[in-house]
Amino acid sequence: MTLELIALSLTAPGTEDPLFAPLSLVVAPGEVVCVMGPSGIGKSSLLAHIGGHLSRSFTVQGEVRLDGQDVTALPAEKRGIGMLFQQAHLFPHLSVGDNLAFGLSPKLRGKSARRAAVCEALDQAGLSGMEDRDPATLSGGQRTRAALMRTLLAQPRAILIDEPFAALDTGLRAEIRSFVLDHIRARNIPALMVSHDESDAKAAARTVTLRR
Ligand SMILES: Nc1ncnc2c1ncn2[C@@H]1O[C@H](COP(=O)(O)OP(=O)(O)OP(=O)(O)O)[C@@H](O)[C@H]1O
Repeated sequence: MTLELIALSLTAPGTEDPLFAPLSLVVAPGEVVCVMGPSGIGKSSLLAHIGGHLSRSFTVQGEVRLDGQDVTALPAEKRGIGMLFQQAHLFPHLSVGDNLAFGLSPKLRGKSARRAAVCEALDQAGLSGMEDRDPATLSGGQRTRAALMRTLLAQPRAILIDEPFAALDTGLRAEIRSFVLDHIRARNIPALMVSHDESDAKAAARTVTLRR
């Protein structure tokens, strides 16, 4: 799987100039590219556009391709792009296990097969036996690992990461970051990771900096 951006630029509503100079980038399978740049340059808007969630009031130029297919016209749910955000966005009304099951492809049928997939993912995340827990009772690191597993269970074609480690303290941050990046690399998924943190940039394969 390859994620490709071709001369991509975004212009915010009510403004004339694009947020950043046109961006062209090929993210190889299993490669994690860090996206940096000053506040307000458009990093979150870039991820929102790639994921298919950007407000339609933005003006967009250029293409987003997944494995050579232009996905710009596809709705978010048909793109197969996974997201991992700082708030870790586990649904508060679902148990940890049901949160992970939510990520599972509908193609995986049968209650026991789905339960087995969830248990295996919890195991890999070091969360065995926690399927009935309320997400609010997990630590920050546990929540991030659970959110990653939910994202991976959906078998995404690419993953977009927006500051998911920012709330973790330094030691834990490195540990959780390695956990997340190792899983993404092992599955050959291309990923873009927005961060302000130099240690995140060092952990990535390379960094692109958005400029005006
Ligand atoms: N829905 C929207 N409508 C209008 N303008 C928007 C909208 N969303 C973002 N913007 C503007 O687009 C610009 C880029 O915002 P964005 O959040 O993408 O920047 P960023 O690089 O992620 O910033 P930060 O590092 O502070 O998170 C900002 O000027 C912002 O005000």
